[in-house]
Amino acid sequence: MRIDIQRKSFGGSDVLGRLRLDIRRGQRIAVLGPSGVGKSTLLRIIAGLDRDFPGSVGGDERLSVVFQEPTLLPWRRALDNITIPTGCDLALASDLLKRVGLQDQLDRFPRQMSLGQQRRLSLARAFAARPDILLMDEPFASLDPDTATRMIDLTGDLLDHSGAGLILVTHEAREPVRLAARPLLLRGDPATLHEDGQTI
Ligand SMILES: Nc1ncnc2c1ncn2[C@@H]1O[C@H](COP(=O)(O)OP(=O)(O)OP(=O)(O)O)[C@@H](O)[C@H]1O
Repeated sequence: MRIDIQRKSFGGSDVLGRLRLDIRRGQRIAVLGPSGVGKSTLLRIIAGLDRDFPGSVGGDERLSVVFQEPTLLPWRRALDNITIPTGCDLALASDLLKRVGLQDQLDRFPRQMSLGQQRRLSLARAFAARPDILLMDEPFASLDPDTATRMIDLTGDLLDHSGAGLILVTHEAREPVRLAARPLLLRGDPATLHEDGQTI
C-alpha cells in the first residue's frame, strides 16, 4: 500500500507534515516517537479511520488493526469473538486460539479472562481476518515485562506463519528489534518520518 500524506491538522495546527511510505505484505515497519508526536494519528489515517487530510492512502491490501486496549465483544465467548467479527471458519479460529495458548478458554467471556489473555484473544482475532498488513497501536504497553515479551514473540511467530506485514506504533525501541521491524522515527513539529537521521 502507498501512503502519501501532505499534512494532517487539528483545529488549524499541523500535527503531521509530508509523509510518504510504501509497504507490502511481508514487510515490517515500526513507527517510534515520543508521546503526543502523532503516532496514533498516523496509524488511524493508514487504517482508513481518518480521511480528513490532503493526500491519499491506497492499495488493495487487507488490513487488520490491534489497539492497545482489547476491543472484544463482552457478551460473546472467546471462540465467537474470533468467528463473528471476522467470518472465519471454526478450523482457523481453533488453530489461532491454540497458537495464542487459549485452547482451554474457548467458552470464556472476555471479563473472565486476564488482560494478557484478552490481548492474546485480540491478536488471534486480528490474524483470523487474514490481513496482508497488521496495524498495531502500542499493543504491548501496560503489560508486565514477561507478559509483554511473550506477546511480542507470539506476534512475531504469527507474522512468520501468516506472511502478513506489520506497521507497529510504539515508543519502546526494543520491540522493533525483537520483531525484526524496520525502525522509523516520527519527530518534529509538524512531525515527519526519519530513518538513520534522514527524512524519508
Ligand atoms: N481528535 C483530535 N482532536 C484534536 N487534537 C488531536 C486529536 N487527536 C490527536 N490530537 C492531537 O494530535 C497530537 C498527536 O496525538 P497522537 O495521539 O497521534 O500522538 P501519539 O504520538 O500517538 O501519542 P501517545 O504516544 O501518547 O499515544 C497531540 O497533540 C494530540 O493532542
